Amino acid sequence: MDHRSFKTPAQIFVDLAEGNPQRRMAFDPAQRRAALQALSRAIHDCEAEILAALAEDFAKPEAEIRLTEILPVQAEISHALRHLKTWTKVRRVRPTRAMLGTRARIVPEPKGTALIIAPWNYPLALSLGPLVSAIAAGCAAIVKPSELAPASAAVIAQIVEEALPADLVRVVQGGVEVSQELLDQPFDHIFFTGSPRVGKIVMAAAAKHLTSVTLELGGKSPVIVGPGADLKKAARMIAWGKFANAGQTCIAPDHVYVAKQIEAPFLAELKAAIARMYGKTEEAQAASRDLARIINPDHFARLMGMIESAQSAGAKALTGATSEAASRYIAPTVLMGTDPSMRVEQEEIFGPVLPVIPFDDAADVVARIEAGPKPLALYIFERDRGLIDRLRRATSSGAVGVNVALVHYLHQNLPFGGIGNSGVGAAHGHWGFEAFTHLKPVLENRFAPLAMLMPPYRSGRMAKLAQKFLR
Ligand SMILES: NC(=O)c1ccc[n+]([C@@H]2O[C@H](COP(=O)([O-])OP(=O)(O)OC[C@H]3O[C@@H](n4cnc5c(N)ncnc54)[C@H](O)[C@@H]3O)[C@@H](O)[C@H]2O)c1
Repeated sequence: MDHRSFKTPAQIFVDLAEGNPQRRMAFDPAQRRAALQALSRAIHDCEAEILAALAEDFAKPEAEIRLTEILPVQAEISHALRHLKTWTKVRRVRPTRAMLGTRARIVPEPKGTALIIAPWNYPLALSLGPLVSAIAAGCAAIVKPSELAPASAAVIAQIVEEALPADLVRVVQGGVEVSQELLDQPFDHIFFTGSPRVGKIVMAAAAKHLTSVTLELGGKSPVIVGPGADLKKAARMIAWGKFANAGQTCIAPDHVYVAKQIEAPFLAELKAAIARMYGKTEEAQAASRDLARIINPDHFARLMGMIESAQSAGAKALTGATSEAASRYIAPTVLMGTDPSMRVEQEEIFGPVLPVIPFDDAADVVARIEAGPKPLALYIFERDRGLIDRLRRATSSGAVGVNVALVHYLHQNLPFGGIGNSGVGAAHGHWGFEAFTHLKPVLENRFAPLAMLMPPYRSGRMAKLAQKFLR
């Protein structure tokens, strides 16, 4: 809970929302710029605290913190600063034929007071990233970081308190109960990042007030390695995408479908890539400072249960499957011989475990992907353009990466979001701005012959007019 005020989440909402009508008028683009610049400075000044907090929460490697937590937020801020003038511009639109004699414009207005609920796995990027969009749009916001990364949540609160006025942004720390109390309030927009299970709870709560939502969810993101893939490059990219953050990434490659004719050389490349990045032996990997730890004992037990149940049903570990409970370490693990009856093929893995599943016919892979919930990302490793395009067209997913994994997240000119079970709406850059913005159409009459639309209708003038315009 916010320790400056000892107020309940509901009271904090009321404070923010009550101050908001005036703020909406006063919070002009110049003030949004100043707020974004202050946020950027505070993140820069708190770098040591950020590194320490994420190391404390799950031993996240420093380089990964810089690349996947600090960089995306700073990049989001500089992108917003560069484009704010264009985004906030009132756009005039031409009258359509039936609207001759009117003047129309689209006015981007802040939705009002927003709620941002974040997960633990990229605690900084997924709370402050959406906050950048909210500020750019001119919204006041409450940020609720995850209770599962408490040191990170405390730093997020510190950064926001240092950088932003309390009547604009508040951080409310706490778990499920705090989250639910916040969800009971009539926010103007809710931006939620987390699991599809909780996404449904959020959407149901939002429905009570008809609050709009952006839902950034998860699920199983498949990889297809086609017969024409550059195996060395594919293996490195997939291993990095999977084992960065110890696999605790919403867009991590969840499992790999590999063309049978190249399965053996691909597995050899995968093993070599893991050895190259994290160490050749089990001991070297356990000592590597480039592997994060599992967030808590429950998730550690869940993942080890997945590995062990798969193994006892006949799956084999090409590498990994070793662990140390005390430090919540799980070695980079590649599983072969899994099947759809196993949990590892059914649930989002969200850990350093990679099933590799051979296929004869790409059509079977497409059928499997299409039979399941729509993934957040689909990765295709292949050089044959025709096959790449066929796979892309035959499947539906939040995003597609071709010969690449993860990094579409860093591209502010691309909308980031899911479809169906993997999410609603989009984040980043202009799309993030629009999530917190109401595009308000304003239509002014100048000399449109609108009296013709009015009764008495019998003269047939209306019908003739309609015919003319619809032609
Ligand atoms: N699409 C994306 O951008 C993205 C990014 C990161 C993570 N994710 C997904 O998030 C999930 C992992 O994160 P997580 O474990 O923190 O998710 P989660 O859904 O358990 O929790 C997310 C947030 O919701 C709150 N919460 C949890 N239960 C709640 C309830 N019953 N009512 C109200 N609020 C509740 C938590 O306090 C937390 O702040 C994975 O499924 C992952 O794929 C998606």
